[in-house]
Amino acid sequence: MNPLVAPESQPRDARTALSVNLNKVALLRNTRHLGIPSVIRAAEQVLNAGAQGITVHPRPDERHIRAEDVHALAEFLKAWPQAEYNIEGNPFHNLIGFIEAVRPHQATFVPDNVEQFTSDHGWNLPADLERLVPVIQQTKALGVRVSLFMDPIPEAMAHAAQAGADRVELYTEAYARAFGTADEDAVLAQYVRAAEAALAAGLGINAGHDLNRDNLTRFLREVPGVAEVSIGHALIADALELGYTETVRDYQRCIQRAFAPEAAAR
Ligand SMILES: CC(=O)[C@@H](O)[C@H](O)COP(=O)(O)O
Ligand SMILES: NCC(=O)COP(=O)(O)O
Repeated sequence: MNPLVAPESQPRDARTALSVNLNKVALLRNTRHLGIPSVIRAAEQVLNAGAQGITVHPRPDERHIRAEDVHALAEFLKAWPQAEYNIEGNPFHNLIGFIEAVRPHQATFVPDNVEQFTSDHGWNLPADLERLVPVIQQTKALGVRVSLFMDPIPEAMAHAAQAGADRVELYTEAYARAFGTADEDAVLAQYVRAAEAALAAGLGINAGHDLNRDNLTRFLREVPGVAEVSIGHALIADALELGYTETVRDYQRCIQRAFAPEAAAR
């Protein structure tokens, strides 16, 4: 699947794109002044291994991805025209400056506060609708697709479409926490309902947060129409053990298994 193709034109059973979030590579690098591990080298390796895109979340405190990384990745990705560049952040803090300067394929708007430990909630719609409309219009006018980070609330999806978003990113921590517990089926059903509502509203669907090699396949098998998953923390942790190449291939097998069980069994 080409992640640059508009989600609405993708068939429901199209393979989900894997965007690798490199925040945690930068986090480790930032503990010394040696430039290792290299975010660019990581991007090169995960793309060579078959990832379809790169995600970064340049937080205002630069705890991991720094402004210079956002620009260096944009330069590097010019040599990878099929790869999608996804930049996450709060459009009312520092995100829009990056979007204007870099014009990635996708901007994911996340309602984090400045010192947030990690993302832990989606936009509150319709309450946030009015203030989101101008920044969505501004971003789309730059030719950048807009995705809104959302809790799996079916009723909110029509409001995301009304705000002008192209996609929603379903915030998957609740599913990841429930995975392997008695709550798994019920929580997953909530994501299915949210995805159905998003599709009915004409939105594309992304998903992310705490997805991993254990929970990914079932999520993609059950939740309809997921165009892209962005995965960082668990994938980079796996890569410390397996290396980037084997790790990305394994995540791709998890995705493949969701769509073609017999092929992934080989
Ligand atoms: C938007 C989102 O889902 C986050 O997962 C985020 O990109 C992770 O941020 P940290 O790496 O700073 O925890
Ligand atoms: N948008 C989610 C993301 O980019 C990565 O989240 P995580 O895998 O680091 O939890």
